[in-house]
Amino acid sequence: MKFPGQRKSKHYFPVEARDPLTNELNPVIRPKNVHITGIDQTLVDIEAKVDDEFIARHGLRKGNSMLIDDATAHALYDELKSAQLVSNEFAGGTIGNTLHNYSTLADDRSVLFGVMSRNILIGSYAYRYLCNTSSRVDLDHLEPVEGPIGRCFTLISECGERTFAISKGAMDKLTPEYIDQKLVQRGAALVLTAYLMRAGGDPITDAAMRAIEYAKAANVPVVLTLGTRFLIEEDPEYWQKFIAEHVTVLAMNEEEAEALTGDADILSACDKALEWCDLVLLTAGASGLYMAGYTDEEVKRETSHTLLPGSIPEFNRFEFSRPMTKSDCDKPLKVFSHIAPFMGGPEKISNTNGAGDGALSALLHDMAANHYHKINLPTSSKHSYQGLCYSSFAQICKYANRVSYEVLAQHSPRLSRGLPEREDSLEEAYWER
Ligand SMILES: Nc1ncnc2c1ncn2[C@@H]1O[C@H](COP(=O)(O)OP(=O)(O)O)[C@@H](O)[C@H]1O
Ligand SMILES: Nc1nc2c(ncn2[C@@H]2O[C@H](COP(=O)(O)O)[C@@H](O)[C@H]2O)c(=O)[nH]1
Repeated sequence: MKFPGQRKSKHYFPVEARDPLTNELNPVIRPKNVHITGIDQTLVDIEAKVDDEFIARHGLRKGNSMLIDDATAHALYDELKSAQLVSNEFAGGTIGNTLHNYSTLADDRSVLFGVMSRNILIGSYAYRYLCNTSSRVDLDHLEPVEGPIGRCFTLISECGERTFAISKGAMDKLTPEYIDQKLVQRGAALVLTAYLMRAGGDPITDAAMRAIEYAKAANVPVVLTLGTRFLIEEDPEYWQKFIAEHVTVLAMNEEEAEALTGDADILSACDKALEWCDLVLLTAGASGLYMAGYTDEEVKRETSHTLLPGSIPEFNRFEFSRPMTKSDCDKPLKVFSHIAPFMGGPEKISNTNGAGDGALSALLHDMAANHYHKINLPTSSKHSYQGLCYSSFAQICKYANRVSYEVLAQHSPRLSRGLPEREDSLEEAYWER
């Protein structure tokens, strides 16, 4: 487990590099490992730049992620190939991307539950998926299926907007029997996407519900990312109830937040969402990102940054606090934090695909680092209260933002490497440019 960001070394991270004086008193420890688990529809992104007429002609809705039938998929693929419009083909899937990026950042294990074609030909999409996934992502628990994995036609309009057309293949065929209870319950978090709930009777929805049941029984945080506003606005009440019943951490962008809460103001949307879950990560494109959550009155910490205006005045006052679940607080206090894009965003944005997933993987890294530290150094003062994360709201915002920047600056939604080793201070990197 790599350290998720720079910190004074008071709490000794990595845990095996402790104070040389007390090392004499304590036996050498072999750190216990941690992992996170996630469920996804295994699919490959087929990326192409198209005009709006193309999107309309194939019956798609700009900005949405829609399921398409085989005939539409054939027509789409043939036209993209014959006009040589396909620019890239990458392993995709919102949770596949998130786990890959988590494992790349943390240099540690994540476990993906999903399906994989039983027979794989070299060069096929299944083959490509496996080749483009970090070796730190444990794929041993994928369920073998007959037929191909999914394809996600990622159509990029001139304005940069992305439209996803999903040809399902066998991506939704994951059965609950393939969810390993021990792995879920020993994990630092279980990560899911709202897309898993639109499988139209295929078993992946039940598999997700089984995993949620296991996670909740063992107090493992359930992390949900919303995917697309179109899915949420079909039935916001369903999602509000779903989140209230099952979700600890909610990740969404500003459009999904509005669809969920009916509130276009980001801070009030976060405030509402905190009635249903414990922690919110909200990415807002060029406006940067927000976090909102709870801390206990007893352990709140005031920021040294400028206090920010908004619909909740001076909303970032306690952003130096560490996130906690509401039920772990004696006197819960709502905390909000915001950060503008790292260095104003890259000079050239190659592709916005996966920028939100990137931010979520940074948050997951921080949560897993907390779990890792806790199981290895339970008596550390860090764990005198139950934190959900290792770092403060402000620090996680900084880290998540930095990771999104890295995704924006490259072509694929999946990081090809971790953050630069020497960049131990995010601020230094910021000012050096
Ligand atoms: N145009 C942009 N300029 C600068 N930073 C951006 C831009 N678009 C996205 N980002 C960064 O990437 C993060 C995630 O992007 P966003 O587009 O909100 O995610 P999503 O893919 O979930 O819609 C933002 O919080 C911000 O840090
Ligand atoms: N599991 C699914 N993933 C999907 C679906 N539609 C799109 N996607 C993936 O989302 C990412 C882009 O994420 P974003 O945070 O930038 O919006 C991309 O790689 C797609 O593969 C879906 O129905 N299911």
